[in-house]
Amino acid sequence: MKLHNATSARPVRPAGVRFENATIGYERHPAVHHIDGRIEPGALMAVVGPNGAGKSTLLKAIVGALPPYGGRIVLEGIKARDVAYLPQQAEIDRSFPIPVFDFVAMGLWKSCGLFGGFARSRTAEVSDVLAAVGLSGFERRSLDTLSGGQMQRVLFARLLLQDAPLILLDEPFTAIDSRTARDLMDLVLRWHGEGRTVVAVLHDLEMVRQSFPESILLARRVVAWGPTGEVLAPANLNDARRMPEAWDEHAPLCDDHGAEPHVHPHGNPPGAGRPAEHGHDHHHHHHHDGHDHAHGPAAAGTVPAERAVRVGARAS
Ligand SMILES: Nc1ncnc2c1ncn2[C@@H]1O[C@H](COP(=O)(O)OP(=O)(O)OP(=O)(O)O)[C@@H](O)[C@H]1O
Repeated sequence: MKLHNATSARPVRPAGVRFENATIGYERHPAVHHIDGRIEPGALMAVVGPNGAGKSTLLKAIVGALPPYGGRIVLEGIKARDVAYLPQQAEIDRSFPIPVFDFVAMGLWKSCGLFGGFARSRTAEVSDVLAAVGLSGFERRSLDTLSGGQMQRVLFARLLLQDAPLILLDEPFTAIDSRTARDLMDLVLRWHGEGRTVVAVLHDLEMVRQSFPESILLARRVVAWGPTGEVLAPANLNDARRMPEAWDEHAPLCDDHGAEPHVHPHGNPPGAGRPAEHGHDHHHHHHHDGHDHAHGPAAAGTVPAERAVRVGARAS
């Protein structure tokens, strides 16, 4: 795939993300809690874990759409507006009858103002990125007439134009045929080669093993964080799939970042693995056996992850 993106000739700003005991959730119910770790500038990072683990939530928090109500998430070297974000397909309204060209050009609004003074050179750029994703000639097509795979290509074209130093992708290859997935993965690798930081939520562990040097394994908390080979070890995957999947309406509010003492449920530093156990993949749920094995001393016994936040004394 050929890419004529004038902007990529410039060096890319190094963009990192640091999590300091960050807890993220909805209406003060924690979805993922006490995240510590750093995404290094230039990292190609996969975020994996069972359904409901908090992967999308993590990305939304990095973009700033969901401020952590405990701890901090620090963008290193960039501002929130320098982050490009591809939401899950289900969250994108494709029914809007807007021409592909206009939709892709919206990726440029930062540099030219929304709908204001769209220079001829930029018009060529839109055509170039459409060509780069294999959609030459689609400029006038209406967004609502595209297939799912074509829509995903259009979204990648828009990301190309955004020229962002940090790119977040939420399940970019789900419901995409293998050829399109390969083409789009090539773009991801190209971004990585240019020094951009790429973080992608993925369910295909084979693809993660093949192409993503680093991973974060989530199960409402960080199970493991570091080199993919270590993170996806069977013991870690087994640990992650024990996550209680049901959203517990009655889980206590996670307000332990204030005056109350708090525990540090995953007392291991980023990259640390788990003790050996058996396990295969992370795609089976409802395996919660009443024990929350992974937590620190305060969470021992039969305390589910959500509650562990509130019980006991500070563990660290
Ligand atoms: N807007 C919301 N309001 C309340 N709870 C939410 C909201 N969005 C997500 N959640 C809950 O937060 C938890 C984490 O959801 P999230 O979408 O981050 O999971 P995920 O790991 O991306 O899952 P999947 O693989 O199914 O996409 C889930 O229990 C989910 O039900």
